[in-house]
Amino acid sequence: MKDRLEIKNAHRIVVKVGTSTLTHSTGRLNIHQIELLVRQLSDLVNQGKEILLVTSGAVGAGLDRMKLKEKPEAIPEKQALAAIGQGILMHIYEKLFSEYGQTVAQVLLTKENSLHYSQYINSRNALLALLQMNVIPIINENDVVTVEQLKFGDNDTLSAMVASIVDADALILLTDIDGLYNKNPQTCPDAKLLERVTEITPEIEAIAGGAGTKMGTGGMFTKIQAAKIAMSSGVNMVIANGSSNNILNDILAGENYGTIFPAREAHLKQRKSWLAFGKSICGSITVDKGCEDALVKNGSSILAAGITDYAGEFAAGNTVRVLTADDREIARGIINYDTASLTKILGHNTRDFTSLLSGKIYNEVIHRDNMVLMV
Ligand SMILES: Nc1ncnc2c1ncn2[C@@H]1O[C@H](COP(=O)(O)OP(=O)(O)O)[C@@H](O)[C@H]1O
Ligand SMILES: N[C@@H](CCC(=O)OP(=O)(O)O)C(=O)O
Repeated sequence: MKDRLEIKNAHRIVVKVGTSTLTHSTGRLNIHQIELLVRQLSDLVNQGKEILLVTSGAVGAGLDRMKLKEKPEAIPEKQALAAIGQGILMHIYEKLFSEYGQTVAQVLLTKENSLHYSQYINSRNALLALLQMNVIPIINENDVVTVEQLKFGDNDTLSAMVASIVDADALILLTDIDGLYNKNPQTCPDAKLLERVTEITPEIEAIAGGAGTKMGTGGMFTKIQAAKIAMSSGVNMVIANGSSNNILNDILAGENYGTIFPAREAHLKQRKSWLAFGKSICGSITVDKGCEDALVKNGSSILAAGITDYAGEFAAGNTVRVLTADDREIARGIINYDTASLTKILGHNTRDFTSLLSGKIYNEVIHRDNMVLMV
């Protein structure tokens, strides 16, 4: 398969490891598993690969230190445990990676960092500078400062955003199960492993259930959301079992482990031109105040109802500027409709689209994943 071969040639790789892999069922840290991960990652760096590690486990390590049996429900308490655990986690990584001669750096990110262009470009520059210095960035969500609205909510989508930010060649999500099954294996013992998922359909979303253990967050559902981001950012993604001995080497040898979600080629080109900024801006759309607020404050997608005007001649997939009524540029993004279609749906509610348009229908005129804020 072409995508497995691409993974074999991957140079810049984001590996995400979940709490379910880093902790035992007792809730305590699984030192053996962490050592296994560090050894594999160090060896990949020695092979000349660029590695970024997105790690969960701060809350788990905090629970362990505080001798608590279960994750608390309240967000502030979880944040407190993450603050206690993050240092412990980094201490373990620092110790183990240094035994293999690797230097690591702690990077704490939030969703806001990819939403605003200045923060996005700063995160990208810092991560690329670390790779340039042969340092392994160890990334986690900045649990203590995240406000609910700005939260990634989980490290699966965070890792996909990171893969997109650094233009990674592959994203590997290590978890406690062999990949995505056609049914939730917690409830269906006859569930079968899916080797390849080329499109995230509603059916695929429906089979992805929640976390399997008390320690995990999000389960397969958030991994599927991560796949959406990775695929449309031109990144091949694999979900695999982190407890298999040589799993990273096996996947990067092009072998058929886990579930692969192949990158979408066309989207890669779009994303690259978007990332290049300013090189291929084909026009602009003007949005009303409600749409502007939703965009800037909540990071929402742009719906036709909030668009008042447009300028220029563009095709679906082109990059356009997003302007306010007084001509301020607040964002840039990849538009889902050409000018002819946009004329028909301008100011309309999404539910009117079927009567106004023929061909493929998108609810969003510009999806939030394909947009950067310029303010
Ligand atoms: N369709 C599915 N295929 C595979 N696993 C599933 C599925 N639906 C739900 N799961 C659950 O998702 C769990 C992995 O997610 P999670 O517990 O959040 O792990 P992590 O801590 O690695 O992010 C699995 O252990 C499994 O119980
Ligand atoms: N930032 C949190 C991780 C949240 C999370 O996504 O956990 P998981 O589902 O185990 O990957 C922590 O370090 O505990």
